[in-house]
Amino acid sequence: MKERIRELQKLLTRYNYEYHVEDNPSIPDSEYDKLLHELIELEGKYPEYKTDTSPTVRVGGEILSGFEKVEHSLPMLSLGNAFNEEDLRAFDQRVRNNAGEVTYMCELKIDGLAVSLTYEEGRFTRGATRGDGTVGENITENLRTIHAIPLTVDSDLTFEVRGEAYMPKRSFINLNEKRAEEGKQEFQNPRNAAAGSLRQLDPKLAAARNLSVFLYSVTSPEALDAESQSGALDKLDELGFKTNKERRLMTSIDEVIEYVDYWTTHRSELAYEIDGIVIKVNNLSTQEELGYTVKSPRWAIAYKFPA
Ligand SMILES: COc1nc2nc(N)nc(N)c2nc1C
Repeated sequence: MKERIRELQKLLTRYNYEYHVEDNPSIPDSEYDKLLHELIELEGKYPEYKTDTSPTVRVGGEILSGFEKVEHSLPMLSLGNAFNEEDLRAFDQRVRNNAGEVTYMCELKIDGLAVSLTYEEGRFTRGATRGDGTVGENITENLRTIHAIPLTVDSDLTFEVRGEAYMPKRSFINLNEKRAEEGKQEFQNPRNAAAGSLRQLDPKLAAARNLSVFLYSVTSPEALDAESQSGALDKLDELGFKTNKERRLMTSIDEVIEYVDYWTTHRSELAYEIDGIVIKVNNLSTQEELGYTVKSPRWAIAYKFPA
């Protein structure tokens, strides 16, 4: 019986990755649900074989009485903003005055909730909100229910990844339709819906909200021996994390402005909401050279779309 449980745990973990990270399932949902219910039943009968990395934890565990405060290993920074082409050119000028010619990594700025995920010897052990940047809330149980977050990764390293949890537009529309039917107040936008979902004390409610995540940084890139932001993101892909595929490397601010203009007009085609574009110096040692102001990196800027 233990073999069957282990086999189901492995199978469902792979199917989950194919569906929620690769967006390319190899089996129909009905087959996935059948296997999941078999595993829930077997783990119920043989609890000694249920682990906290089993695919069944995605359905949510017991209700919490509150969220404990947790201190971030490194502060979760905020980004300086740019609102127009002039701001972007000024950012580029400052960077090149200090670091010479650079390559930029451009990434979509997902309109969700910043989260930090800690992996110890390859297991997801803690998840937290950004909070005030230094202290956040421990929302591990709710984050476990997000299928795009791997519960284990193929690495015995200990590291922390950061990204944005969000609610896809489709899930947002369905949720508000349901709330309207139930006479409940609808959410203003997917960001509020995602934030409200992750602040639920009952993980079963969070599990029902179809949240997802895009990861965009690892606190110790050297742990993954990455030398650039693009290298770090490729490493995250290899480890089974979900990253955003619209990222592009640019060698000039003119290209960056083109990319910003493109998404200003095409963001409605995306399955999720974005509120801007993040531009980062790609090379990690150049990032260190440029350093930080009191609260933001000098090597990155967030272009915000006009409201
Ligand atoms: C390096 O720091 C950051 N990088 C980011 N990257 C993307 N794509 N989106 C963000 N919201 C973001 N936020 C921060 C603080």
